[in-house]
Amino acid sequence: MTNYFKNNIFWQKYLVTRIKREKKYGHKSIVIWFTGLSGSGKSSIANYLEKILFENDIHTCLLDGDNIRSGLCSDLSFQKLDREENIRRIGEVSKIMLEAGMIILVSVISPYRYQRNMISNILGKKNFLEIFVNTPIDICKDRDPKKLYAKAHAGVISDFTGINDVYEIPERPNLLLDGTDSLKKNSKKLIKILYDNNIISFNKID
Ligand SMILES: Nc1ncnc2c1ncn2[C@@H]1O[C@H](COP(=O)(O)OS(=O)(=O)O)[C@@H](OP(=O)(O)O)[C@H]1O
Ligand SMILES: Nc1ncnc2c1ncn2[C@@H]1O[C@H](COP(=O)(O)OP(=O)(O)O)[C@@H](O)[C@H]1O
Repeated sequence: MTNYFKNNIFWQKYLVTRIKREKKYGHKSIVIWFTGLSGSGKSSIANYLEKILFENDIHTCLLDGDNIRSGLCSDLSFQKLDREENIRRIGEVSKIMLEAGMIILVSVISPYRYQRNMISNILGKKNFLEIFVNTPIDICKDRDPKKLYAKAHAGVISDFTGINDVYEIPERPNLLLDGTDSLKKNSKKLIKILYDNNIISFNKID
């Protein structure tokens, strides 16, 4: 708040509030933040879950690292401080979408614990579910759909997460998913956690 006043900027209240939107949409808003190695299955799970939510009339938006880095964050590298800025921007966009009453699915490596804590601070702990997609790196390397692990091993890519850059495992995620389980099994767990947190009112998928 102090920063706003320091820069002569004043927060403007909106007439259409998050609470009004949630009431109209029939569900709460929240950010579901998928973290994990490249190739762990973040995008696949997020996409599968979003389709289920969408088909059940939930207002959703999916922010995927590759896509965000093609536009909003195309100026950023994979060095630590640029990853921080990437995460900060995605956090701020998510915060805007929370006010728009949506369920936001974010699929980004977000390898640093302090950066994930920053998200929790931007959004507020109760607005954020940290989902750790836990897949052994050897399986990620075998999958390697974009041939990025091969490039990192060949020395073509530097700062590659898990090879020549860190991935700090979440200590207390809201949910740990086994990234080798089926998309359906993992989505069921996610639907359950949304239901248990009173975000959505259904707890079944076909
Ligand atoms: N050096 C390096 N390290 C990790 N990933 C790399 C790198 N270079 C390119 N890519 C591709 O970028 C995707 C990860 O972007 P993110 O925005 O999710 O990364 S981060 O959260 O800022 O760490 C990542 O997507 P996923 O494979 O879906 O995780 C890669 O496609
Ligand atoms: N549960 C799974 N079982 C087998 N393969 C999977 C599974 N989840 C994802 N994959 C495959 O692994 C690769 C990486 O998945 P992706 O969702 O793109 O991971 P990430 O977004 O974490 O980089 C893709 O080729 C995808 O089809």
